[in-house]
Amino acid sequence: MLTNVVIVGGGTSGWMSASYLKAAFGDRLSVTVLESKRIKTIGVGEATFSTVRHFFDYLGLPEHVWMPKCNATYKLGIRFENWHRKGSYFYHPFERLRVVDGFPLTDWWLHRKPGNSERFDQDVFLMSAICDAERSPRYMDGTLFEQDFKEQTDPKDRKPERSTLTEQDTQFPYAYQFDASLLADYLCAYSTERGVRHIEDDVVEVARDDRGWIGHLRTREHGEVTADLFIDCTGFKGLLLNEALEEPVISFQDTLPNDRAVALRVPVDMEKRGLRPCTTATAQDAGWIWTIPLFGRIGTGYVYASDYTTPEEAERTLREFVGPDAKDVEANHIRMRIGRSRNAWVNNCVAVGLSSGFVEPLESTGIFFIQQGIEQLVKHFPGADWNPQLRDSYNRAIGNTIDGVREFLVMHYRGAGRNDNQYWKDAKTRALPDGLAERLDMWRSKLPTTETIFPNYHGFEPYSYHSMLLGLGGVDLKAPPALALMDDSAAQAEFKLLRAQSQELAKRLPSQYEYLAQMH
Ligand SMILES: Cc1cc2nc3c(=O)[nH]c(=O)nc-3n(C[C@H](O)[C@H](O)[C@H](O)COP(=O)(O)OP(=O)(O)OC[C@H]3O[C@@H](n4cnc5c(N)ncnc54)[C@H](O)[C@@H]3O)c2cc1C
Ligand SMILES: N[C@H](Cc1c[nH]c2cc(Cl)ccc12)C(=O)O
Repeated sequence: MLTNVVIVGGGTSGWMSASYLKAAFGDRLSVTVLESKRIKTIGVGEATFSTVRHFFDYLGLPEHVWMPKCNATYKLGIRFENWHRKGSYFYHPFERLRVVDGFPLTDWWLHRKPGNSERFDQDVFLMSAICDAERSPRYMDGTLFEQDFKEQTDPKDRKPERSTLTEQDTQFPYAYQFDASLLADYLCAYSTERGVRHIEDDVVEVARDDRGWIGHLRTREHGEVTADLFIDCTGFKGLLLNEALEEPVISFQDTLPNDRAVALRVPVDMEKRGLRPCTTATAQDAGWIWTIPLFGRIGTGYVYASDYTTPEEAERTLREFVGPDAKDVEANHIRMRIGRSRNAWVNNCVAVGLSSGFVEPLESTGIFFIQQGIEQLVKHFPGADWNPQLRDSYNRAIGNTIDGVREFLVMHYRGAGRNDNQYWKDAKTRALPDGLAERLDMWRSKLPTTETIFPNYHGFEPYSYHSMLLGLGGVDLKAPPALALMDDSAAQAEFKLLRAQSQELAKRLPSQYEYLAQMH
């Protein structure tokens, strides 16, 4: 059996990997994290999927324990502003669609909008009104608001089951937003308390043996470091996988041109400003700005294409967007490597995190990729025979997940109603990943189903495609002809019920600030 793993990198992926492997294998596996104190982590990466709760459950960490330590808040979805047209917005929530007479409410909405509404998301999702009212998804006693996800009465007593992403069968109604550096620190303490060895040093050479595998790492102050398995968490540089083992990177730049970002960490007065329970993605002239409310500050940044604007202009745009609170805050300019390693696992090296692959954070997928990478590594963990079937199956799973998310993001640009400048006009004519043109043709006639979205696991379900296609407004969508032959009174009644339920919840739930303040 393999018993010794060395992780290079102490960012979110390094410490998520270390803590998860320790939780999985206990003392039967020796885990070391080797991280440079000279080379900074990327310093961003704060919004997540709802399924990240499986990661914390696997570590036995209930939210009331880790959230206050990471200035975490709830994320009920993403609010997309100015993507259809300037001044418009809609939500992409963590909420499956109700079905009436065999058709999702989105089909019924295309057939006949209730009261000629223009906000499909308010008519088909409970979450929209809750987000608009900046409510918490939990009542002050911790009870989760009514959803199809049932929890035991007191979440503090809930026994977390150790499930993984691909076993997700219910839709949990929220995700988290947290300070990535505080999370890495928290997981570092969690890991080292459980026996993970932590070396603060630089890898100065990756030595390969005569098979071309990694023989050892040479460090600046701790000599040679050996392992059975090396995990490359060195970020975009891919020190072990891409540089030392020369595994190529497949670029997505031809379909996703945003290759830069500029980020700010802005302290805010939450009591005065409120605490919106969602991430906001605001379309701009050459990309989009993220706003992630944390407890005590916001994380914000402009993701843009260097072919359409400059770092200086992007920073100016971001500071103007944030306003006076951004004064004296230092900007973090980032070059993004958009694409993925051809294989995440080569010989005795597995890349997790940015070194494995990355697409712009429009749907908060970076940490989801890390979680998928680690979960699949445990499921495919190699034996002493290094069975290539395990490695190949792992590489297929990771490649499919990243490719599926890439396609979903390209759809955001192809489907956006905006065409008011060259950046948005080019988004309509740019190359598409294989298969997306055909799928878009299908969706124009029939909204996405499990059979017609990207065929392999990539984290998104049909309702996410519905939410984006109806919200973005740039793709002509049709209701199924069958609905013209059916009585739609049950659907109209469901619209009425949902609207009443969402307004009642928006009234009864506490504000997010009120709920989280009691945790601190
Ligand atoms: C602009 C932007 C916004 C993002 N927003 C989100 C988001 O909202 N949600 C989300 O899920 N993801 C997001 N991401 C992705 C997220 O930031 C990353 O997935 C996450 O931070 C993981 O980064 P990492 O640990 O792989 O790399 P890094 O954070 O870059 O860490 C690399 C580590 O390797 C170490 N290292 C490098 N070279 C050496 C060496 N020679 N010797 C020793 N150590 C070395 C460094 O010291 C560092 O500790 C975003 C990414 C970007 C660029
Ligand atoms: N696996 C899903 C992915 C998902 C569903 N809805 C959203 C909304 C946003 Cl903003 C990001 C991801 C998803 C989950 O996490 O529930």
